[in-house]
Order: sequence, then structure tokens, then C-alpha cells
Amino acid sequence: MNIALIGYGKMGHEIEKIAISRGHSIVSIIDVNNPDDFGSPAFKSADVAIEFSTPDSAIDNYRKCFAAQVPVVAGTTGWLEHMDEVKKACSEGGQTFFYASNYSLGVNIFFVLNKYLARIMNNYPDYDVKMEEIHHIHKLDAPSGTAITLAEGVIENISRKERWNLEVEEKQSDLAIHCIREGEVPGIHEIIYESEADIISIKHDAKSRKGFALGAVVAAEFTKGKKGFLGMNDMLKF
Ligand SMILES: NC(=O)C1=CN([C@@H]2O[C@H](COP(=O)(O)OP(=O)(O)OC[C@H]3O[C@@H](n4cnc5c(N)ncnc54)[C@H](OP(=O)(O)O)[C@@H]3O)[C@@H](O)[C@H]2O)C=CC1
Ligand SMILES: O=C(O)C1=N[C@H](C(=O)O)C[C@H](O)C1
Repeated sequence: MNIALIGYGKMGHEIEKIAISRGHSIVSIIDVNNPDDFGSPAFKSADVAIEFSTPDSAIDNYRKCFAAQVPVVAGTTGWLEHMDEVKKACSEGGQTFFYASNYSLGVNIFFVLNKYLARIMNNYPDYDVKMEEIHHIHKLDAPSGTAITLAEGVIENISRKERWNLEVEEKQSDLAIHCIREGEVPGIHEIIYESEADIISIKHDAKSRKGFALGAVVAAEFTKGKKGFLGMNDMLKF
């Protein structure tokens, strides 16, 4: 299939390698320097655009993909305040948009495990819960998109937790997320339950960006020819 890449940084380069190895053609690469290419015949020939740019630029890029009628697989994090607009473009404007805060298979298995553990822990109020995420020093957003999805999974299932909070637990009903930026760490997420007696924790540690990139290309293959708002739950058979 024909793929356009929007954002040609760490993820854009990794996705390019995997897409080519799976027999796809990269027909257009748009980075910060060539925004006019959204109007080019090459961009419009893409079956899907895979977007990994920056929190501030993502929504404008999605609007330009919609204007060009090119389906989007979106990986950028930190833009979720615009989610209603994107969902409306799909439900009322006939657009196609796939979003995952994390495209790796391992993290999506971890999301299921997180919800399962939270459902159990709902019955054991002696345990408090907190989260830690560690990423490389270049990351622009905090908490990570993955940490937000994990926090939502905890809050949906543990009635004593109502909202997440950065760093501190201001109230007992807050889920504290501690964000660390360190070296070139690809991404570590840990959910920690602690009582007076013991600690139970579950952790996902990405060894590289390969899992994220492979998941994004597989999501692009899944998205081709589909309509509407899509996510990993539509694609994975859990
Ligand atoms: N969902 C997932 O599975 C994953 C999501 N991510 C997310 O993806 C995003 C990108 O990550 P990563 O590749 O590591 O970041 P990088 O900073 O390495 O790459 C981002 C690229 O986007 C470019 N860019 C800046 N402005 C624009 C614009 N207006 N249009 C197009 N491109 C632009 C940057 O150019 P310049 O450097 O010149 O500014 C840079 O080349 C982040 O939000 C990250 O959190 C990352 C990994 C996995
Ligand atoms: O910026 C990153 O690198 C990553 N971002 C995503 C996020 O914010 O969750 C996914 C992964 O953790 C790597």
C-alpha cells in the first residue's frame, strides 16, 4: 500500500524501515519544513498517513489530512483536548482516524492486565495505587499518553480513585503519576499497589521503538479501506 509519513523524527524513521520491509511504498514524507506538501498529488495518493509529530502540531496535521481525504493513523500524544473535534470529523464528516496512545502489542496486553488487576484491587482498600513512567529526555509531554490510558483503566475500575494527578496525591481519591525523564529510555510504565504488608507491581519496559513502529504499520494495514474512528480494540482480538 501507499503510505505517507507525517513527522520524520525517531518514530518516522523507524516506521519507514518497517513499512518498506513489509512491502509498502512511502509516497510522501512531511516534516516541519514542507507543510505545503499536504496538497501534493503524491500525498493525496496515500492510502493512509501515519502521523508521529509533536503535541502542538498534531491537530493541524489531522485537519490537513481530512481536507485531502487521506485516512490517518495517529501516534502523537499530548493533543487529546481536540479529541471531540476528531471524533466529529469521523462521525459527521466521513473521515477515517485510528488512534492509540501506544501501538506496541506488549503495551496493549499490559492495558488488559492493568484493568484486570484494578478490578481485583477494587475489593482491597488497604492497598493504595500509584504510577511511575520513565522516558527519554527529549519527550515533550507528561504524563505520557500511555500513562493516561493506564490511569483511565485504573480509575474506571477502582471506585476509590476519581482522577489522576501529576506527581502528588492531593486527595486519597487521586491517582498520582510520577514522571521521570532520563537518558534515552524508550518507555517504562509501572503500576504500583502498596499496603502496610506488601507491594504488588506490574511493569512494561520497551526495549526499543520497534514494537511501537511495527504496531503503527499493522494499524495502517488494518485502516486501509475502512471508515470512522478506530482503535486497538477494533484491531486486536483480546
Ligand atoms: N503511540 C505510540 O505508540 C507512540 C507515540 N509516540 C509519540 O509520537 C510523537 C513523536 O515521537 P518521536 O518520533 O519520538 O519524536 P521526534 O521529536 O523524534 O519526531 C517528531 C518529528 O516531528 C517533526 N515536526 C515538528 N513539527 C511538525 C509539523 N508541524 N509537521 C510535521 N512534523 C513536524 C519534528 O521536526 P523537528 O525536530 O525539526 O521539530 C520531528 O522530526 C510524540 O508525541 C510521542 O509521544 C512515540 C512513540 C510511540
Ligand atoms: O514519546 C515517546 O517516546 C513515547 N510516547 C508514547 C506515550 O506518550 O505514551 C508511547 C511510548 O511510551 C513512547
